[in-house]
Amino acid sequence: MARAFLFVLDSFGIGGAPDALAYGDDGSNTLGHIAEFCAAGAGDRKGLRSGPLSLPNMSALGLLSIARLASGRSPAGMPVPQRVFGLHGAASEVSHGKDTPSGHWEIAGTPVMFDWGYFPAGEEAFSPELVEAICREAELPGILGNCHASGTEVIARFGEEHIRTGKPICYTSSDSVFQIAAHETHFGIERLLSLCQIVRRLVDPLNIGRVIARPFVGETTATFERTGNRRDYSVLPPEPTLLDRLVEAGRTVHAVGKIGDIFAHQGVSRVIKANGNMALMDATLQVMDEAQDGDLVFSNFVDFDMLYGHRRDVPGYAAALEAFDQRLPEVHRKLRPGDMVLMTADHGCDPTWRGTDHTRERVPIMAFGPGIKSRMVGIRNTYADIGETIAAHLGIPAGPHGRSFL
Ligand SMILES: O=P(O)(O)O[C@H]1O[C@H](CO)[C@@H](O)[C@H]1O
Ligand SMILES: [Mn+2]
Ligand SMILES: [Mn+2]
Repeated sequence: MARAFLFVLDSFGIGGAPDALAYGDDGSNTLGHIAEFCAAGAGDRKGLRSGPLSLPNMSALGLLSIARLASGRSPAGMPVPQRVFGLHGAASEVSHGKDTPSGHWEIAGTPVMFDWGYFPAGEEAFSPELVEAICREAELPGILGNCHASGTEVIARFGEEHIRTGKPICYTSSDSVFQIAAHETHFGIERLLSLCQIVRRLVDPLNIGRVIARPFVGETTATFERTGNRRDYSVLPPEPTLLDRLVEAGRTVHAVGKIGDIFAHQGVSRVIKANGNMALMDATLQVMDEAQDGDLVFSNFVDFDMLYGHRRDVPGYAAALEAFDQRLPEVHRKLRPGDMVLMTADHGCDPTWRGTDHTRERVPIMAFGPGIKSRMVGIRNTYADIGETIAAHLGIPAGPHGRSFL
């Protein structure tokens, strides 16, 4: 029997989404712009990396051809490999949101065809009624922030006042999120998690996708730092996903990183947490030894998005891609007959784009394994084709959305 390994490189878009204009993202291209900046010397950072973007393993898996197919442009400065291995293509998203849950659920065969609730970008993001209810139920003296913000900037701005007053920092983005930053010890991590659960219940009627705890440490603006204890409280996916279907069929779903939280723990047999892409890769490699025939290992590599895409950090994103690419031979060495590794992304987050939000883009599909033939599968109309491909590979019945490309 077969095993499947699904890796989401969070936010690794390749441009070309047909509906990008409607999101204000026409021309955004995470891979394309990183490559362009690196080729022009604008991806250099002393002690970190320099020169053109170098992804030899992903290039050998077809990344450059699918980037050209998806966006009409070849990534600048990246040498074209002599031969391409594995199955490769690109996919457009049909879900309305360019957020992480929409992307992951659609990858797992369940597009999100309703509109999430969003908080307005004006003066106050959260209504006085909602703030009043939160303060009453959680016994808080008030909240700080109450705006659209980048998480690191909002902590720099309000962190010291938060420590002084005990008021949590509440903010949102163009995603359907209510985020709460609070100090791990001054406010307390358990108290932050209970607060998130209260807020989760209060924003349910507003159709908000996630309430997210963003704990941080440090004593001053200059030293504040977010920790790995982030916790997402998501609503349930609208229909059973590939994960539910696998568990129903008696299979084990190993969720590495934030996959468990993203799926609200539905269809997740086992959660393996790790902090940072390299630790997530180490954890994934270990689970590759443990997974049984018929299992799915589903890993999310969050640094691309959280540390570099949202922070609009081109050298950081480039270095993270290069470090990830260097680990792929280790993945390859773990493979057994019948295994398939499939790499993709959930949305874009172009580090050269305006603002700090995600960008609507197509995503890459790169699959390899001992029995996987080299083939171009073109541009798929929905990420759900990825989930259906994994369903077909693992031998469970097809779902209602998407088509396997095997
Ligand atoms: O700026 P930070 O706090 O990283 O927030 C980002 O993380 C959120 C959830 O992934 C996104 O909606 C985006 O706003
Ligand atoms: Mn994401
Ligand atoms: Mn993000």
